[in-house]
Amino acid sequence: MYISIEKVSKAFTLKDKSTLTVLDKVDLYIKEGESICLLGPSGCGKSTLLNLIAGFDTPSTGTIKIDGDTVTQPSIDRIVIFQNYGLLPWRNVIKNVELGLEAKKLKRKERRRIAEEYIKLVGLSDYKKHHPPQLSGGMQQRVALARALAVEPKILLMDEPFGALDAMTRMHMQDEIERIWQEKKKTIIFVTHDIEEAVFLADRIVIMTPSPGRVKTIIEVPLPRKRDKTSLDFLKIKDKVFTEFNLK
Ligand SMILES: Nc1ncnc2c1ncn2[C@@H]1O[C@H](COP(=O)(O)OP(=O)(O)OP(=O)(O)O)[C@@H](O)[C@H]1O
Repeated sequence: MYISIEKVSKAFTLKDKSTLTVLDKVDLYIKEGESICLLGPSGCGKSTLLNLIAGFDTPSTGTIKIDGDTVTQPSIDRIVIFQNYGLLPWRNVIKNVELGLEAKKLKRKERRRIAEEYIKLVGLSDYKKHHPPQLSGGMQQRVALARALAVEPKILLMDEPFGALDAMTRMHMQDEIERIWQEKKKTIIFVTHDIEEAVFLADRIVIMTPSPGRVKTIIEVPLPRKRDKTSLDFLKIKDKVFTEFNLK
């Protein structure tokens, strides 16, 4: 399996020296190129699990392996996109996208060429000289996406990437992710609270429960893409997820 999460538990020691178990023996196996959504109530450990996969932190027990190698630190093969974009306001769009490429030690011209290619992919060629504060939230998220994709990661980890966007922009970004995922075939793991977003984007939806965080169930979404949010099959799966989500 491409990503193997085996019996992963994570506990934090709190200020009063007590222990908070956030993840409890989580098992999850992900195929290369799959789109996986982590869905669950606030505090069930979704971000914690994403951080462990990213290598920002290590499990208390259990292991996470990617392509056979245990994850012990962050890697340029796994890029995380956050809700707050993480752009540098004093750099224009093209310089923000080039940022990730600077670690790759490419020649300036090559860096520029790749950055332009990905800015085009996210539809922002006309804005490449703009600075983040001059752009809407949706556009800033596109810049963050271009920057992440430009380094050609194998895995894209997204922590509620559209959480701060209004409903219309959010829908456009979902379409964008869908289109880019089809074109680039990345392995994507994303966290959301939005059931419709999960059914629209995921091959499989991992429903988690809190206290401590566990995988409750995994729901397959075998619908052809691009998915029609108003189709009966779509609504049936949405309903199934909704029911699972609410059952204790
Ligand atoms: N470094 C830390 N130290 C102590 N507790 C932590 C730490 N990181 C996370 N937690 C706790 O772990 C629990 C799970 O947090 P996490 O952010 O993973 O949940 P989540 O499912 O992503 O929540 P949300 O949907 O609200 O973002 C929370 O109770 C949180 O307070």
